[in-house]
Amino acid sequence: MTKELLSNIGIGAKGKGLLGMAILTTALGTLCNAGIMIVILKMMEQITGGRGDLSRYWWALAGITVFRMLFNSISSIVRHFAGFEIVAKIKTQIILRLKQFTLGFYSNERMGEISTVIHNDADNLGGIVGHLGSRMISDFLVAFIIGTGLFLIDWRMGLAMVSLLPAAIWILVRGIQNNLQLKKANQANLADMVSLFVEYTKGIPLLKAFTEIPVFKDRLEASAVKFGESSKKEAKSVASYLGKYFFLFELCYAILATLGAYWVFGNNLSLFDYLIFMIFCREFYRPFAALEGHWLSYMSVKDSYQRVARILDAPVVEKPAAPQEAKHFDIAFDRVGFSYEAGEFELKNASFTLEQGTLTALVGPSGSGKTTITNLMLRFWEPQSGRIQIGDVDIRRMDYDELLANISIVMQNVILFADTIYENIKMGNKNATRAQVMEAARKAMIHDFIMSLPDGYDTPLGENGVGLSGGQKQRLSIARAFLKNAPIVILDEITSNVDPLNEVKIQKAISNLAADRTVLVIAHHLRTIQNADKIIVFNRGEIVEMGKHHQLMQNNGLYRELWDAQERAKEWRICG
Ligand SMILES: Nc1ncnc2c1ncn2[C@@H]1O[C@H](COP(=O)(O)OP(=O)(O)OP(=O)(O)O)[C@@H](O)[C@H]1O
Repeated sequence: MTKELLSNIGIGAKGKGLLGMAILTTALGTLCNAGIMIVILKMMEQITGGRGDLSRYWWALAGITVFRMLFNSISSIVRHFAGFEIVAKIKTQIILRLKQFTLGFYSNERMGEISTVIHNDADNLGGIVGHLGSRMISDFLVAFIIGTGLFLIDWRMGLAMVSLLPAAIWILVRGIQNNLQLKKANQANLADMVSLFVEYTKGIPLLKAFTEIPVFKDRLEASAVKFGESSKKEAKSVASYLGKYFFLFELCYAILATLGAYWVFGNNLSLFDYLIFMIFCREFYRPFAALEGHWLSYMSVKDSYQRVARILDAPVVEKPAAPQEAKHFDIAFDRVGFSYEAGEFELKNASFTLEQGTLTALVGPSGSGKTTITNLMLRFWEPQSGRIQIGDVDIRRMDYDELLANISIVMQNVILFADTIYENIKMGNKNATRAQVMEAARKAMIHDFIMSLPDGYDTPLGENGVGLSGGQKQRLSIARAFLKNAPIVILDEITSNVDPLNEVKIQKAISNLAADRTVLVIAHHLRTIQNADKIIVFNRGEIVEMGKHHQLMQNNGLYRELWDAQERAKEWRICG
């Protein structure tokens, strides 16, 4: 899987080279440890044998110690580098990929998953493959070298050393397999408990208002107890199989010690070789003793890798082989049919045109499909039938970045970033000068407000524009659209939640923006679009009427119904 991971995320020759070097230097560092022990044993042999000259051993000891320090330092640096390389590659690939997905990819669940992958899984893969992976491989490499060396010294002792190894590994594998179910149940209990806690903290004001806290407290306690019980069960099972596993290793060591001592007394084994075995068999056992940890790391890498792969392999907006450019900006929907994967909504055979230099309004009851139309224009979703053209070019034949560059969107829920007002407007055009940013703000009727703030354009905004009113956010977003200067503008219910004063300012800003562009407005307040060049009325995914305000009023259809309902609601508000 590591190989698949490395090639899938395109870690490249550099990353693989770093990993190879990490394995090699870690193994050499460990072998130096073994070398030091051998030299010390040799010195002891010399001393007990009464031979005097130890100088070459001192030199050997000094040399190996220097090399060990060198290898350990290099291995630590290189393992970090390899980890960083993997983390950086995964994060970059995901971020590049995110831009290419259709909106269908971004369900709420997916947003959570993407965040987990970027924040946890990428670091997990970097840490485990870069650090632990190279250590694990080098540990087994060293065990193989030491094991071979020990077998060559004395095969009988070698056999005694590994005699219980297969049984120990069998117990470990069985134990891990049996524990998987308990682990799964425990994780599910943990997830339930965490989501209950999150729900609780988010809903505290509401729970207080409805005096529901004691009920929730009982549910929280019950879920904490359930998690505690399943944790204990899992811990017991782990303790049981690990206890047996390590007992077999100790038994193996005892067999080796006893048999070795028996052969030493019977003059069938030298004391020196006996000592070598007793010291180095621990080094040989080391990777096996850490096997459970390695297994857990492997499982964790596997999960992380599967989540990364799910994102990297998800379908993206297809690029045309030979992209075409729109020569003008009339937009045409030609018998477009679409339905979401979930739910019953269906857009049926929608055909209409939005002429360049005009303002078209989409109206209709909630859920009739207005926003869906804009999502299709932006290729956030792909229609199942029909086609959408901009300037006689099917939008699927246009370069996707080019398509998005031609459209400015101002939405009801403005997205602002935790940065200064200046940077938030500049997002509309990264190359704009300060003067251009200010000019855009002036046209969007927000300049005076910005200048009234102590730090003016350099005022920092909280996350998602905390500190601004809905209307101010809208006008910032209109300023962005001015700066982008795209020939097509989509305005999605932007005056729904603003006060009348702000609404007037926004209307003025919109009429500035609309000049000479193809403008599509989605509106609930019909008064705000009564001067539109064309009004398209949707109901349950179908176009039921189309025309100018006065024509639609004469039709006495759904538009008239909606209009009258709004006027009546206004009268009630005034009377109330
Ligand atoms: N991602 C989605 N998955 C499934 N169904 C969806 C999705 N997005 C929207 N819908 C459904 O499609 C229908 C049309 O939604 P759309 O947002 O286009 O309506 P709308 O006319 O803009 O409504 P509103 O005026 O309330 O904003 C609704 O029934 C909605 O529930």
